[in-house]
This record gives sequence, C-alpha cells and structure tokens, in this order.
Amino acid sequence: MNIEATSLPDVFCVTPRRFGDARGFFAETWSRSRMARAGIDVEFVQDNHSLSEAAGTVRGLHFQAAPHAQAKLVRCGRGRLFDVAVDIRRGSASYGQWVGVELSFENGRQLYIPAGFAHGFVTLEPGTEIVYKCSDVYAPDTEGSVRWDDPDLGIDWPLSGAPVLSDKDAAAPLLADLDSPFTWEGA
Ligand SMILES: Cc1cn([C@H]2C[C@H](O)[C@@H](COP(=O)(O)OP(=O)(O)O[C@H]3O[C@@H](C)C(=O)[C@@H](O)[C@H]3O)O2)c(=O)[nH]c1=O
Repeated sequence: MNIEATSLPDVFCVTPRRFGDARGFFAETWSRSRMARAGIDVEFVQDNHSLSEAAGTVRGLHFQAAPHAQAKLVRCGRGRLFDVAVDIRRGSASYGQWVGVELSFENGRQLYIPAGFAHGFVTLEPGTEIVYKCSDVYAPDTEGSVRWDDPDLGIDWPLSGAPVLSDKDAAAPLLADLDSPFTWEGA
C-alpha cells in the first residue's frame, strides 16, 4: 500500500498493492495498521456506495459538522471520476484550497480526506460507481455544502458543459457565505 502526500496537508493519495495472477488481482483496500503506520489514525463506521448514470455528474461539495464530522477514504468501484477535497478549516494556511485526483477502477487509487474538508467529485464515464468509508454515521442535521463552482475556489473540473446536479447541490452556498464549523487545530 503506497500512501503519498498531496498538495494539501492531511489529504493523502493511497494506492493499494494489487497482486495479479491468472484469475485477476487481489488487493487490500483498507488496512488500519498500514494507515496508522503512515500517521493516519482513523476508525471507519460506515461504507457508502453510489452510482451515477451519466458522465459529468457532480456530487458535492459536502461535509458533516461536529459531532458527526467525517473523514472519508474514497475509491472508484467502476468507471472513472475526478475526486476533490477542499480545506474549509478556518485559520488553516490552505483554507479554500483544493486538491483533485483521478480515481478509476483501473488505477485503484484512493483519496483519504480528513474531517474539516468538503468533498465532491465529477464522473468521467457513464455508469461510474464510487465507494467510500466514513468515520462517522450519516447525520442529516449536521450536513453542509459548498457550491461546486464557487469562483473563489476555482476548481478545475474536467467537465465539458453543464453537470448533472441534485437540486440541493445546485442551491449550495459559496464558501464566503458559509460560517464553516471547522477550525484548524494546528499540526
Ligand atoms: C450521504 C447519505 C445519504 N443518504 C440518503 C439521503 C438521500 O435520500 C439519498 C441521497 O443523498 P445525497 O443526495 O446527499 O447523496 P450524495 O449527493 O451522493 O451525497 C454524498 O456526496 C458525496 C460527495 C459525499 O462526500 C458524501 O458524504 C455524501 O454527502 O441518500 C443516506 O441514507 N445515508 C448517507 O450516508
């Protein structure tokens, strides 16, 4: 399992080793001890799976606030997607900055996103599935969102034309209008 830093502190790109043989491959997609050795100490309590029928579907940018803030470990089950994390911790040196990584079934890559970040993605192929582990349970009362196309964020979505969006995501606030529930707590 290769665990690499990204341009944002605390967000990591995780690539499990694939053991290929005549049948296909085997991979450990999550290992608490390997992640802990890399300094990522997290306990997951829920797994999520969604299918987006169309390429160009954007989901996000989403987060949950305390007491149900979530760290996530995200991978692509089928197809291809561009996964994005945005630092929304007030006082963080990288507040408002984003990192994006292409995750696909083929490349097997995962993105680890700690609490304090908003998460979203765009699908790059029809029938793309995303699978992710969460460190806290779904708690709709604590849900929050930031507009996917907030000009202050300037996320370079690999998208041609208008995305498929939920009504909720189309109405999400700009980061500047959000009183972020997260504060940077130091390194
Ligand atoms: C997120 C979630 C949704 N639901 C339900 C609520 C709703 O009826 C239906 C669809 O919910 P949403 O529209 O919020 O689904 P979606 O837009 O896919 O939301 C997800 O987006 C990505 C980017 C994330 O990071 C996730 O944490 C989550 O917010 O599923 C659950 O039952 N459990 C859950 O954990």
